[in-house]
Amino acid sequence: MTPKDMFTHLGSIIASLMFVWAMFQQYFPYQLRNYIERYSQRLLGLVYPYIQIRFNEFTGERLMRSEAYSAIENYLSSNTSSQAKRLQADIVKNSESLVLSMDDQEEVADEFEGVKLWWASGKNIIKTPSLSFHPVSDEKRFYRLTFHKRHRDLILRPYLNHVLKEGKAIKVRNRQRKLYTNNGSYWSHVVFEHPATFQTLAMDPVKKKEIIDDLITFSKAEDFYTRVGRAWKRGYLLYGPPGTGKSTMIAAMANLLCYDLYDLELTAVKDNTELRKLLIETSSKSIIVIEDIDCSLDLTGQRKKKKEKVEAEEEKDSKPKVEKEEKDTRGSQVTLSGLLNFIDGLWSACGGERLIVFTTNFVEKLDPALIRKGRMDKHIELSYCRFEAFKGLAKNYLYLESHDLFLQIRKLLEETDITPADVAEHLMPKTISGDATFCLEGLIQALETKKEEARLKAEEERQKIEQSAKEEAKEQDKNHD
Ligand SMILES: Nc1ncnc2c1ncn2[C@@H]1O[C@H](COP(=O)(O)OP(=O)(O)OP(=O)(O)O)[C@@H](O)[C@H]1O
Ligand SMILES: [Mg+2]
Repeated sequence: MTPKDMFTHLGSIIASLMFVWAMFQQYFPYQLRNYIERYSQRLLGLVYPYIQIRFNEFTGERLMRSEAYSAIENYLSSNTSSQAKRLQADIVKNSESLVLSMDDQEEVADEFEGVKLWWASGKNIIKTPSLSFHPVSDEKRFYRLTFHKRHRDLILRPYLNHVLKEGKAIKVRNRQRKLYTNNGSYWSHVVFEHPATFQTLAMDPVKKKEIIDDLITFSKAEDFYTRVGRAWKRGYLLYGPPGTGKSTMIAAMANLLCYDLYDLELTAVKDNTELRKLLIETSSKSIIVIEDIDCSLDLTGQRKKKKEKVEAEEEKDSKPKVEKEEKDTRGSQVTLSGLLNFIDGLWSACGGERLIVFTTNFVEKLDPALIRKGRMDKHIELSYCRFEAFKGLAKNYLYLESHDLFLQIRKLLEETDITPADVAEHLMPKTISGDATFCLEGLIQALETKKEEARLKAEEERQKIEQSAKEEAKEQDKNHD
């Protein structure tokens, strides 16, 4: 029997004596009763050196579920469920994972900075009289924490803070995340279940690690942001050609940090007031995304005519950007200064822990005010697939670490621009057996075709320049004559 058990027994003996005493107390005069009660409590305090704190599941007049109770529940389910012999099981995250927590009337031990303490779960059943045949019973659950009184300072502040913080973090990890989209000035959401992760994202490993470190540092930097007096937010600008993984990276960011996603379609927002309303409604631990910022907002203050812009792009790049045409810019009066106000303004401090991500295919077209440091803290270029990124894709798609054809592919990737999306398409299994060599040969063929196309295009350009130089010389000769 541990000293704590011994004292607990002693405590229950004294409590029983007090109960017997209470039975008879009505026969004693009030003053004497008070006197005896006070001294019996003191006596109990002398022989029972443990402190107990009770955390009820429901608190307040309106009986709201206590935040502390649910944080403790999460903390105990992950930290002590291996000790408890009787467990309760529950399913979270859309039937994906099973969470175990200790059953009623169980006790588990925990340790903090070398100090041992005990958590017990319990419930009181209160029977309420009812007219129906079955009496209505109300279960009031609670957790009771017991620790030695000499550790009072350690447990009351650092330990309980640790439990609450850890419990809330576990809750965030277990919750089902959401993808919000705005329909005018309202958000609607679906369950966010994108499988992209940083492991599956093909890019230079050094650059990838730098981004992951930056995100994790941000998510743990609440104290830093409070100390330096800044709103706890960070802006990312992702830029690069279509199909280089900008949207995929946003999904990977949300999965890494367990954040919700708010995909803000600026062209559907009527004006700055509506934009403010939408942004105030976003919750903390979220990523607010504005895709194709150059298309959503005209930087001179007027809305761009999307179709014209897309046509101009198609001329430049033979690949049509069909999805961009779907956006409708009619009727929106959101301005650049309106947007900047929301990024910098007071709202951005509400709730905290928010990432703001802009994506664009044309970084050079953006107003410098929009992307200056402090607004967009980190600029990330996602570019064409080089060999390091290809290796990531080959490992992911074909389970290949090396292959005889890698050398040839390496050389071609150095000479030819191809997007990771195109490479990934070639690495998709084309036969039931998923023959890797077949996929790699297909990729080589595509790379060679692209290389030849680029050579012909360059040749055409060169001829055009020569032609116009010749014409210019002719013109000059004519003028001289
Ligand atoms: N770096 C990458 N790693 C792994 N897969 C990628 C990568 N880039 C693109 N892909 C694949 O290509 C598809 C298109 O990529 P994604 O939508 O992320 O491109 P994007 O840069 O957002 O393009 P856009 O500018 O047109 O919006 C994705 O579904 C993904 O499977
Ligand atoms: Mg995209």
